[in-house]
Amino acid sequence: MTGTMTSTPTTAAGSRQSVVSARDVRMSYGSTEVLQGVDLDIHRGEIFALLGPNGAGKTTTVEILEGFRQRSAGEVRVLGKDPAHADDAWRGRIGLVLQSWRDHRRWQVAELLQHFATYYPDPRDPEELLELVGLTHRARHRVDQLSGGQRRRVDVALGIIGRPELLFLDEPTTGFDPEARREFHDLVERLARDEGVTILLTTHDLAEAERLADRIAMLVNGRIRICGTPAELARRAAAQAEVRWTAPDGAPRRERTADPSRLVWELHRETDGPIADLEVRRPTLEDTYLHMVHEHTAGTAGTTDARDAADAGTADDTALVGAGTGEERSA
Ligand SMILES: Nc1ncnc2c1ncn2[C@@H]1O[C@H](COP(=O)(O)OP(=O)(O)OP(=O)(O)O)[C@@H](O)[C@H]1O
Repeated sequence: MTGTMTSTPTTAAGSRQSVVSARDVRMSYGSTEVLQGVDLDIHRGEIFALLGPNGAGKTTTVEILEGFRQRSAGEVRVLGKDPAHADDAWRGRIGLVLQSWRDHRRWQVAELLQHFATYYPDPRDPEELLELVGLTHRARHRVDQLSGGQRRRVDVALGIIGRPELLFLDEPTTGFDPEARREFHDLVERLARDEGVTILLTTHDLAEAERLADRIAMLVNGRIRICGTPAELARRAAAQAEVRWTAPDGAPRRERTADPSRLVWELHRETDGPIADLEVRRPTLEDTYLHMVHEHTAGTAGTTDARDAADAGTADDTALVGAGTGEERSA
């Protein structure tokens, strides 16, 4: 998703509007500090993906932002209010698609949407919504007669029925087949691009994050370790590019290098002709993710902060660490 950054509404001062702002957020369950100082800034119209391994603290973070969980410490503003003290009017401005908390099995799909529409001042038309999430042909079915993926579409429909300004999507495409996933991604992009909805997505699907997100933050062991555009994060990987080719004697060869163009140039000179089966594989988002997880779960957990993580990389990398605004990150 690249188009939204340029079309993001701006304030009179010209800076991007902050929809979510979190500073040094901490959360303890008993004596265990699950969040150890989370900083986040998400702007209007942005699709922001929060990645991290199981138990990293993603759901805890999102629940604090949604106002469902009281933080132990730190500052949070979501749509201009502290979620811990937010009212119904504020709740009407956010939409939730949670991991699976809805239990509307006995409702007919269309009736369920009509019922939920009454909760909001300016709801979407339920029939248009059914069309939007691809459930028109299931409108008269009961929710417990739907497949898992179709039920998830109902969750999505309920999440956006109130025309939220901010939409939380917690692993939204779990159980979707590839076509449904593609349709859902198109829908999310339209919501952000055409309606300026700000979207916070948690997912374990790196391809989904890469496809959808304007920016991605990686939460590992209770802290944001890195934040940036998918391309920036891929470049941040400690992994080097891998060059593969077939040698003149027919043997497959591979070599890792920080300078693949130089290696290819040298190969070309050596072979004095075309290099057979030449492939250059750049570091991917997955490389960065696995590197981050490994770095912060292999004995250094809880002792290395985001700034240290930056210091471990190049000077350029420093600008990517911390989930603050671009302005702050490059400051
Ligand atoms: N209510 C709770 N009481 C005690 N510990 C909890 C509670 N909720 C979560 N935890 C612990 O906090 C840590 C972070 O959990 P959280 O659900 O936020 O992680 P997550 O990143 O969303 O994981 P997943 O990817 O598996 O959904 C885990 O170690 C979990 O066991």
